[in-house]
Amino acid sequence: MNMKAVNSMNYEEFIDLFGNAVEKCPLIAAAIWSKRPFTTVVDLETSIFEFIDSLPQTGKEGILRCHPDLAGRELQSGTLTADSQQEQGQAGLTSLSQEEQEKLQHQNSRYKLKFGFPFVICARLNNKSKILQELTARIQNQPQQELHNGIEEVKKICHLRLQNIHW
Ligand SMILES: NC(=O)NC1=NC(=O)NC1=O
Repeated sequence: MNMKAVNSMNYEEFIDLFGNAVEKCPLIAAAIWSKRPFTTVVDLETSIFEFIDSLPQTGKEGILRCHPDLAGRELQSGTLTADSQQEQGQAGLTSLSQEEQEKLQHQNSRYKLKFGFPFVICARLNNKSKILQELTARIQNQPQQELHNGIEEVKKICHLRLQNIHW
């Protein structure tokens, strides 16, 4: 990534490029623009992670709530962001059997009912069976544990999205 070019961006250009590094949370890119100049993309990523970690619990829950369900209504209606579409597609979530679809939707609903935010996992590092396995296991956790797990998965998603941005 050409950090000289990134550091010379105005905030509109910066948000255009990094606004979806965390799914549907352009506020984060808008906020960390103030931290420029960044020496490397890892430095930029660290600023994003520090911003996330500094949020109160409600802020972290809010980030999770901005994530579309895996194989959920956005995928069915074709309204996923390009990033999510690619991630969910490569995990095999666009080619589920009727039974797999129903199982995932049922577990997702149970998870959301229990925690008040969606199950979030880095789809690029998983496949459909691992995702269902993780969802079934993690639904047993306590809320604080799942808030932590979800945010850690958001960071993995963000890391891979930043690696994919060629600038
Ligand atoms: N609920 C989710 O985990 N959503 C997602 N994970 C990804 O890696 N991409 C998504 O859209």
